[in-house]
Amino acid sequence: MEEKLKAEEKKIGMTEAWLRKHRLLYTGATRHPFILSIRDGTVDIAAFKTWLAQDYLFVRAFVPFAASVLIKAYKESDDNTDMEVILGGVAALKDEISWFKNEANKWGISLSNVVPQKPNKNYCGLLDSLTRPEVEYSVAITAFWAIEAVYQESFAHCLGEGSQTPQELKETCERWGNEGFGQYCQSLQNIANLHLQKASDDELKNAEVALLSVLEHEVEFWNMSCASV
Ligand SMILES: Cc1ncc(CO)c(N)n1
Repeated sequence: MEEKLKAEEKKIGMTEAWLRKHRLLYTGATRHPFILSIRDGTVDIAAFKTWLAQDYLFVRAFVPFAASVLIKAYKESDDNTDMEVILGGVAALKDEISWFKNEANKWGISLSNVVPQKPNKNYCGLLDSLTRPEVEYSVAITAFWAIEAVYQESFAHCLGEGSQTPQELKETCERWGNEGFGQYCQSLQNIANLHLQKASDDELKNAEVALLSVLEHEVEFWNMSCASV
């Protein structure tokens, strides 16, 4: 595939080549007005609460998808560090779910009554479709990396220099914006690149489509959080 050659010429991974190609969409997902409003301190707390409650449901749906990637890593990767990186991610989700419950409690949100909104349902539908055994490992790991990377880039931006993120939201931003999570995302990206290097043209096409779908759903997810206000 032509793009693969281009990526090789520039000595960059396939994922980086795609992010460059789809820069506007990637920026849309990682510099969304909702994120910018957290960073500049003007965030509407009602929007934040909507995001929190909806994301709790999303993370629950993310668990079986993550487990499916773990299964694929075990079966399809000859490098067993792949599986360990993903296992770390899966294990961290237990703590993440507890964190959501605790955080919701702090904000006076009852999670048992939360109903998934349309964009959330759509995104969980994408996760479900990517969980199927027929989905190649390279495609699933690309989506997995992209989902984590969008949150990492978004929330790290809220903590960067000159940010005016309200104190009560800093812990949330730290959750995905911290250095360790950044390294974890880098590991996922490396794994994705290695497998994309060996992928067929068909697989590459599917992986690029999966990446685009993730980015589009991320934008819709942020839009949903803002629209509720
Ligand atoms: C919508 C969404 N995307 C990505 C993540 C990162 O896990 C999340 N928690 N929620």
